[in-house]
Amino acid sequence: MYAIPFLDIPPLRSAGGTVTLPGSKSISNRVLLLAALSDGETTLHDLLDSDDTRVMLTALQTLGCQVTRLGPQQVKVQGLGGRLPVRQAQLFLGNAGTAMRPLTAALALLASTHGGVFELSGIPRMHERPIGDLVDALRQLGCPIACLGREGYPPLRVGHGAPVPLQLQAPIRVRGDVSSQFLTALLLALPLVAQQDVTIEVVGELISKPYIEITLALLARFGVAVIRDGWQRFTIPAGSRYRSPGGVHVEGDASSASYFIALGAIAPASPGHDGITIQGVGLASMQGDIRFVDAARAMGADITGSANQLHIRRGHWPLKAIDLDCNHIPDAAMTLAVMALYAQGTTTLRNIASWRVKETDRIAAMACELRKLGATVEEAHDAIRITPPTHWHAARIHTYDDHRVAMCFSLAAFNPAGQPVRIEDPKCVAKTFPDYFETLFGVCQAAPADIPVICIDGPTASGKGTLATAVAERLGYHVLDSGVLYRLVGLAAERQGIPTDAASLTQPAVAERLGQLAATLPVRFDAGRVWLDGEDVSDAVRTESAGMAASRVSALPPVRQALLDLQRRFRALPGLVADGRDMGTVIFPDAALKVFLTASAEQRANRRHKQLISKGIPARIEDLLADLKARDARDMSRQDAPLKPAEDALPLDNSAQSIEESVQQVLAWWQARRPDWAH
Ligand SMILES: Nc1ncnc2c1ncn2[C@@H]1O[C@H](COP(=O)(O)OP(=O)(O)OP(=O)(O)O)[C@@H](O)[C@H]1O
Ligand SMILES: Nc1ccn([C@@H]2O[C@H](COP(=O)(O)O)[C@@H](O)[C@H]2O)c(=O)n1
Repeated sequence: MYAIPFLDIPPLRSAGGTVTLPGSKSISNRVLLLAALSDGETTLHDLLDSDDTRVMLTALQTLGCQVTRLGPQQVKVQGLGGRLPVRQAQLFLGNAGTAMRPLTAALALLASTHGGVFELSGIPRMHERPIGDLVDALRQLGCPIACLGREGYPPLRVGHGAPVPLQLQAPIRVRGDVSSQFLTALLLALPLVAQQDVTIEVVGELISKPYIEITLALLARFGVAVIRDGWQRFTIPAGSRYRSPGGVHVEGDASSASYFIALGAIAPASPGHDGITIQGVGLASMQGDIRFVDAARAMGADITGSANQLHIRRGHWPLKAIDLDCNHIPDAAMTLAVMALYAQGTTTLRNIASWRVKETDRIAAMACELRKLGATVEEAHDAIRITPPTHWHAARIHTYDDHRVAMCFSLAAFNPAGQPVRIEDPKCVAKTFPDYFETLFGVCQAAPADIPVICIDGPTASGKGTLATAVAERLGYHVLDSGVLYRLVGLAAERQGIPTDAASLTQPAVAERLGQLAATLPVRFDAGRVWLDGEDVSDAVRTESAGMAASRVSALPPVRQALLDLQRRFRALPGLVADGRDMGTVIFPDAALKVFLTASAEQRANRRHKQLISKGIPARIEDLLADLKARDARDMSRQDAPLKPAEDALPLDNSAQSIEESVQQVLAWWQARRPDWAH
């Protein structure tokens, strides 16, 4: 996940490959609650691991439910059988509507029947999201509920300690035209008290009906068969009781699929690929957002699929504008708004009033951000009209702590003007799809020249590696420590008995062997460690003797030639910070920013000394000073790719600077070279 203030997505050109989706948020949080309320033990497979499911899991554990994590996407839940071992708890539910609503209903009923008092709260935005219709319905039943802030909004206190009688004879009336989650919450909770038939009557036109279908299907999996009369009356039969089905597999998230369906519809196929394949969700999905497929087809996407898989190719291009009632796909419809940027004509998305009370006011948010890209947007209280830009702008997309805003606007990076897109607060995708951007970059291609590279060259111990790592971390970029590759060649030579002393290296045969060795280096970089032929050599390559050997072998043209392509392959989305001696002069001559980092030899020897001593490696400053001067001299005087500043490099002497000061300087230079995001 990109836990950084912003993520710059370079212009994207094509896409192709397979993505496996994380589990559905709606299904995950429903089955977690159902498993907790059931008799027996349930193993949940392919569960979504995200902010929203984490708050649900934590809440269930706080309530005394035993949850065992079997893997990142697999948990075993020991059902409570409709009883609560804990009678008093404070639950923090973040911004997870799928946790807040059903837990409110379930705890209100359990506190009323068994006694207890529970407080449910969330982040400030959760306290702006209405829950009054559910509170009213539960109060009709006799449940004590207090709104602790504004009436009709969380935080809430349910129960007041002692049991209270529930009035279950009359139908329970609940509004269905603001959020279907209120009806879902009642449907999930009422089987806990169904000693008699319990009926719910929906007031007003029920929105988002597909989500109710998910709820009913999952209730059936857990042994409760609700009797439905159209979309107005739902009866939970007397004697209903949750029973664990043993195991449940969670489908991939159909709303998350929408970004990759749109990607397949927008992006030309990458060479060697035939569109995008999505695994984990297919045409037989129980999730309503699977009907996004119909909407995307209407816009021109070529989509085929099976029960558990979808395949998308670019079909009609440009996309076709549509006029669509999106009531049945409220979440995925946001993706249509971004697809509309690539359509011929004006797209209208109607019946989306529920957008106003989601993670943010999504109609206002989408309108504002689409306009930044150059689109013409008209807003109504329950609709949005989008006309594509005639001139695209590089835009800084504000994401409103709304995962869907962040995800759908990433697709704007395919704009024909080749403008980059900045996504602010990219970590907000953690709500449903923590690895969204990594997954996106895994199937997208950019022109190599469009993938930004920052080069940091300079003499040994000037702080290149430290600076490169810190800058890359702030920008979410990859890092190439090119010195490690030469160190690995020296180490591999030693392991294979190839001499690397100065005299041997003058022999053409030795130089050739070392070149071959470099070309076939069995190296693997994994989670910050370096592996050579299956051995973790992360510490061995950092010794001073490995540095000296590297300096000697790096002067050989066959070695340098052999490592050329390997280094260039590090240029990957979303960008790269490369440190070494010839990054700016030879490897990435087109880099957008080149820095030549220096510090006095004494200062560098001092830093290296401190570095070694702190690792418990004995060293003498005089020896280090002599070694680094020898290394500098050799690196600067060799014929092939000598150490020198590129003509367009910016000099940075950090002798008197702290690490953070150098980082800030480089970031400032970088920002100055970025587009004007002001639109
Ligand atoms: N601006 C700075 N001020 C103080 N210490 C620094 C500064 N920059 C780096 N250092 C320290 O200097 C030491 C050497 O830095 P680093 O390993 O990044 O250098 P390098 O140029 O990558 O070296 P090499 O080329 O040998 O790999 C580290 O301990 C690092 O923390
Ligand atoms: N681009 C590069 C990087 C390094 N070298 C040589 O490798 C030696 C070790 O590098 P470190 O940065 O890890 O210290 C270095 O002294 C150079 O001789 C290189 O030639 N080109």
